[in-house]
Amino acid sequence: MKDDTAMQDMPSDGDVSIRVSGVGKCYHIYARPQDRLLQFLLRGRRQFYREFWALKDIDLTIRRGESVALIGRNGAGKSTLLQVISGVLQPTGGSMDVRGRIAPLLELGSSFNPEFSGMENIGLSASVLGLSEEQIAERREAIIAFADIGDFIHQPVRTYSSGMQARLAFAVAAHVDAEILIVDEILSVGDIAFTQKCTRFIREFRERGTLLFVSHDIGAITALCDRAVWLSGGTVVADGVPREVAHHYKAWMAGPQQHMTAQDFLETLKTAEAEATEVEAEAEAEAAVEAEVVVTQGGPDGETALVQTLDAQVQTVFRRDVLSSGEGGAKILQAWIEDARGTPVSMVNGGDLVTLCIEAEAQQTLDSLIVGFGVKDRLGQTMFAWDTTKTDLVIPPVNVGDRFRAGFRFHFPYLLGGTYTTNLAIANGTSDMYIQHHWMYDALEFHVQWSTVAQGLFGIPMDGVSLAINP
Ligand SMILES: Nc1ncnc2c1ncn2[C@@H]1O[C@H](COP(=O)(O)OP(=O)(O)OP(=O)(O)O)[C@@H](O)[C@H]1O
Repeated sequence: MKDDTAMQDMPSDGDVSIRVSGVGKCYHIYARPQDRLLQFLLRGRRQFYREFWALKDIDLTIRRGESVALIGRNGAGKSTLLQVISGVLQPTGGSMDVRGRIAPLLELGSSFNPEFSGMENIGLSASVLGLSEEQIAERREAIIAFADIGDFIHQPVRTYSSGMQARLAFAVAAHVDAEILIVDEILSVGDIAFTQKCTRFIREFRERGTLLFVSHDIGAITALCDRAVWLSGGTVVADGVPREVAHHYKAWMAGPQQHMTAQDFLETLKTAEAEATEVEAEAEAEAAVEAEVVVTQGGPDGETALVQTLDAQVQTVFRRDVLSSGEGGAKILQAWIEDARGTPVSMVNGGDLVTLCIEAEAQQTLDSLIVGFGVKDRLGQTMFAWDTTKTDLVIPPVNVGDRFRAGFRFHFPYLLGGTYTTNLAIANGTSDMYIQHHWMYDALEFHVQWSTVAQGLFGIPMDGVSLAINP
């Protein structure tokens, strides 16, 4: 994974925004507070600490204008790397080359003096980030308006909620003409109005600057970034297209695979994917031969021809060779969307009554089967998702070799016209605790043909519009 497209063609020197070479960060961990003192007093004649490497030999080159997400579980080293790049932390080894003015939005409050008011902190922070006195004076009102925290702007920052601190920090960062914006999870602390304001700013910023972004929100990562870097145990384990890296990361996090290191998991996954592609190719070749036999036997009568056309449509939208993961207790065989008459379709319209069908085979006994799906737009944002735990359906246990078909019948929402993909999942357990047995990423693709949606992500099932003049 490390040799992914994003890594293959190294940018020329002029294109580089951030270059991190062989960077490591070692912390000294003292078992008891007095050990720190002993270490100081004995000046290295004996070691009272153990070393902990939060970052190990990190190489990372980010181009000017790239938007890069850092993902990884708690403690993976994401914040440490951002702090090193921002110059807040000194690395233990390696070198860094950062070109351009950085606006770092790191740990909350770290850039503010808690005893000073918001207003005073605006001046301090903006000046640390490189603005002159005149520029600060010119932009102060805009910063206050962006932060939008009312009279609190005159109160000491120690009285602020975490959301208020985030608002103020973001407001300053948005007004310092940064060329590199570094954002560490700040979007998760604000309310929805703030998050939307920041997201709007980040989207605009992406057009002109370099973005380095840490978030546990995979939706935000796929929507805002064009590259994702997965850190685990202080090293880079994957670097590439956000939805692929995020998928592998989620597969590792979701299952019992967490006992494996991320590196071992990725190796195993890559081998399994290669084998699956071979097996699927063989199966498809066999299916093609069988289909030919049907054509010769059935002859060119209308009914056979219709069935073939529909099969062809279904096959074009269900992809077997997609990324998949899981414990292997079930295998998804086919998925399709039917119209109200039970006819498979590859195009849907907002408001249509449709059934999304998933057919699978149990490869071990599953006593609490769950079948689910999630529909995503072309940016990888989940539009809607559902699974069998969200109904009163009582599902009996399935045994090895049982085939089962789940049908989710619903009025299709009003979405923008275009292509949508669907993740499919078979699990065993409850909605809170389950084991994924087969999870296929973007396996079902279909088109929304007609849409009344002119603005926004989705439309509404408008029941009627009235207008009265001088009522
Ligand atoms: N000052 C410190 N002294 C000792 N260990 C530290 C220190 N700061 C961080 N660490 C350790 O370094 C590792 C990396 O921490 P870091 O905060 O970079 O992780 P992270 O990926 O940002 O995690 P999270 O998602 O929880 O924010 C963790 O194991 C953490 O305990």
